[in-house]
Amino acid sequence: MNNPIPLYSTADIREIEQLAVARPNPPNLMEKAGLAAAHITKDKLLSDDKNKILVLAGPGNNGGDAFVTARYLRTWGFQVTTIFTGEPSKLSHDAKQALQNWLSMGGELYHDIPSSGSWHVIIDGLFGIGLNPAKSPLDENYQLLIEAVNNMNLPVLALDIPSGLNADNGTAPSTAIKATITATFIGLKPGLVTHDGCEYAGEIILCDLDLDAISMKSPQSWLMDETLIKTLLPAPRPANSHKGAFGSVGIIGGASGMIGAALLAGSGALKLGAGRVYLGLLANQPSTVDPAQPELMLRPVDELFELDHLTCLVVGPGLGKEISACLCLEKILQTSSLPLVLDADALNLIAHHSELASVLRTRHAPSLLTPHAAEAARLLGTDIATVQNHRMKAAEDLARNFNCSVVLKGAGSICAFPNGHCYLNASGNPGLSSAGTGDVLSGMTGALLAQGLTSENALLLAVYLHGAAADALLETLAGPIGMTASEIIDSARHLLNQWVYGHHARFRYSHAHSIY
Ligand SMILES: NC(=O)C1=CN([C@@H]2O[C@H](COP(=O)(O)OP(=O)(O)OC[C@H]3O[C@@H](n4cnc5c(N)ncnc54)[C@H](O)[C@@H]3O)[C@@H](O)[C@H]2O)[C@@H](O)CC1
Ligand SMILES: Nc1ncnc2c1ncn2[C@@H]1O[C@H](COP(=O)(O)OP(=O)(O)O)[C@@H](O)[C@H]1O
Ligand SMILES: [K+]
Repeated sequence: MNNPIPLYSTADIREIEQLAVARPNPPNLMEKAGLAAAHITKDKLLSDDKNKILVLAGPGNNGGDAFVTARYLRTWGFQVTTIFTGEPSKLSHDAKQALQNWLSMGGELYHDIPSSGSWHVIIDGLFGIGLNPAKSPLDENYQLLIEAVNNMNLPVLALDIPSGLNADNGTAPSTAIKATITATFIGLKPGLVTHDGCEYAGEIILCDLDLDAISMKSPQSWLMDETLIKTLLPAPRPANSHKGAFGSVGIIGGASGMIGAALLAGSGALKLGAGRVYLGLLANQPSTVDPAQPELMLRPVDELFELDHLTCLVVGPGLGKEISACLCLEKILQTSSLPLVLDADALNLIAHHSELASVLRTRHAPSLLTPHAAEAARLLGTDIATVQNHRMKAAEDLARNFNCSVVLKGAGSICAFPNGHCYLNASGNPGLSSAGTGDVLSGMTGALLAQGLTSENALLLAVYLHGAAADALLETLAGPIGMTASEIIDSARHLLNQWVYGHHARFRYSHAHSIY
């Protein structure tokens, strides 16, 4: 893979910092952080006629970064007002020095936002990775200060992370600064790109402070971005190809009243390039054709077990929890040697029947689980809040407990694998929060498996592409309000072809003949 961007926990960042300061000529990281933030403020948020800056400095080293930022901006001629919420005597050595430097240049300190002032930009240096808002909640004064900043509707640069947000898990239990840009130091933190972090971080700019973090701490988690994903694409198709080369996906689900879920998964698989797609439907007397997508081959579920050329199975869309669904899933888990994508009620059944979970753990072929937070909570025997407050851990636990590849869906979906590696998805938007988009994802994953991608790569590509397809729809305002699962499918097909062929798929296969 092509240098994916690593993610570091708070503990990792502290370890890297310790290694850096233990060097013979230790770098002044606070100075570098403040300088980087001042440059970003000047270059991206200020202009000649916008020169008034409000800097918020908190009680710890994040506040120290803020004093350094304030000092540089003032040196460069900007008008800087600084609020300090801490106590000078409790500051670390570096932060004390930064405060002293600010005061020495004539900088003033306020305890509250002056009511008479007006500003063009705000720098948020209240809290960084030292705040764990779940364990140590922000008091009312801080909450009011943060709300006041958010209500000013000004561009905000957050130092390291938006204050109030947990850097490890992206939760903001009370409130957090809504940043326009987050200048994050040393390494990217998972909390910026999952759960509530997606709401608060704004544009993220990584400032490495001249440290080569990867050489100091080997990462276990990475960001899924377009650069990484483009290394996973299927190869362009040979001109002399046939449908057998692109696999056959079997989709099992579609109990009475839920056939649409299986149809959506089927269309997702078909339009992401599977050679053939069969639907094994649990409904009594199921329809034999979908007039809107006649390419799909609809069968009663038992007939699917007789096919010997399937490449993979997607089990769950509209499966239901009836005994027939349970028996069907049991048979698949016990007898099938195909890669399996398990979604929706397949996951709920596994959560409720420990014998199904036991068989799943011992499968030799790859199994991919695609739970949302509620399904993940059932699988882990916990509640939704616990999953959401520890999304990385929940995804990792699922991968390890069930010996499966897992995507924990939601804002900033997390893909986790049994080897402990974890990937956080950067694509997607709330347009995806509508019925059927999960079914589409399971079908898309099946299509990529059928075309020969490894289970890890199929899951990563499907998850990123699914989100990117939704993002592309925003460009024509086909969302986020009212975006539909079917539209995701067409948008994903367009993007996948664009990524594999550029804009020139037609030329690759055009057969112009000339006679000279
Ligand atoms: N780790 C590093 O290598 C570097 C850290 N730097 C900065 O330092 C930050 C971490 O500094 P700290 O560890 O001092 O932590 P923070 O400055 O993020 O916050 C900790 C401070 O907040 C107080 N606090 C915690 N919870 C509180 C609550 N609920 N209500 C009120 N006060 C509360 C603590 O008593 C402490 O004073 C980073 O986010 C970054 O901005 C930078 O200077 C660059 C280098
Ligand atoms: N706010 C959001 N941001 C990004 N992705 C989202 C958001 N809301 C939902 N999604 C994505 O949409 C899909 C919803 O799946 P799921 O909840 O299983 O839907 P359904 O059961 O209706 O098919 C998942 O891929 C999830 O990651
Ligand atoms: K901050």
